[in-house]
Amino acid sequence: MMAIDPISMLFTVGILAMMAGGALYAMYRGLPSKIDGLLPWAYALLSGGVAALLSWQQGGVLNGVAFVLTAGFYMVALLLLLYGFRRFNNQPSRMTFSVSISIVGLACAVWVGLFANEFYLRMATICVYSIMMLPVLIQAVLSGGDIAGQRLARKIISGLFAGMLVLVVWQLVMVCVFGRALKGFDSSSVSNLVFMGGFSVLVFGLFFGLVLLVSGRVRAELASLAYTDPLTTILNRRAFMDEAGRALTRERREHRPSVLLMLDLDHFKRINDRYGHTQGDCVLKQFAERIQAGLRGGDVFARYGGEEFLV
Ligand SMILES: Nc1nc2c(ncn2[C@@H]2O[C@H](COP(=O)(O)OP(=O)(O)OP(=O)(O)O)[C@@H](O)[C@H]2O)c(=O)[nH]1
Repeated sequence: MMAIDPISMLFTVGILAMMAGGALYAMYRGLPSKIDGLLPWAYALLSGGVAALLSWQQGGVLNGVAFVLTAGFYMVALLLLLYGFRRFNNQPSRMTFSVSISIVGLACAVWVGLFANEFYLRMATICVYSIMMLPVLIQAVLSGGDIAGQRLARKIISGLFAGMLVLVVWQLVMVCVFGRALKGFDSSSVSNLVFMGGFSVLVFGLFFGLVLLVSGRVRAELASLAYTDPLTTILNRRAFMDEAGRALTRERREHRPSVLLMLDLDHFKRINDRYGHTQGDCVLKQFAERIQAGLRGGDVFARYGGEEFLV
């Protein structure tokens, strides 16, 4: 039977994370509306990749300085992921709690790395830190709201973080039970294999989930660009025509007549000529707001073009 070695998995995780980070960076550069959060996520995956490759290069049993560096890159990766979700969700990016536990976590990593030459203590430091950070990440993923087109992605990502939480809790239990007997990522240990395998799935799944999330946002932005009038933010002519088509079909089916109202601002040209186009724009915006405020829920209101509106 072919043996799967956890150390080779570390290599796979590292390369996967670096490639995923590069792909997210390319997406960020290529998107016309640079989506908030995409850049921190790209750096997060690159940072996580560096952490995994560093521990692979050291054979999984890191020396003191390498451990501190690995822990640092790993912590930066989780912080950047969190920061990315806050930005993507348009939430305040204050992260006092997460930054505080990361500073304490890094201080512990420095102490354990430089003064305690024990594998199980290093593993415990990473596990405890992850156990504190992962619920914060899950909360950030789910707090983005139940927006259509993003639900599945949010479920996938939070499910993956929850799975990772289970893995680190399990690993911490192993560390507590076996303690000093643990000397590294032993390839014969099923627990280590599950742990590393879980991380590989997580990196791949996380990338997939983030791409889904971003494409949901891009789709929504494109639809809004295609169907919204940029000045008044009400529907544009194209959106109105689509709506009118649907209303006519409904009308024929239900034998209930619809009413079409065309509104034109008389002598609007004079406003532009006398007060300038900027003031003319304000009049159009005010007009749209006032009409909108007086409409019923099911009414469709759109700018037909220039100073002509349709209800
Ligand atoms: N400020 C501003 N002006 C616009 C915009 N779109 C169209 N206009 C102006 O609206 C004016 C429309 O002119 P007309 O079609 O002659 O309309 P009017 O002056 O209201 O004349 P009547 O409709 O015949 O009463 C033109 O001066 C356009 O430049 C816009 O987005 N902003």
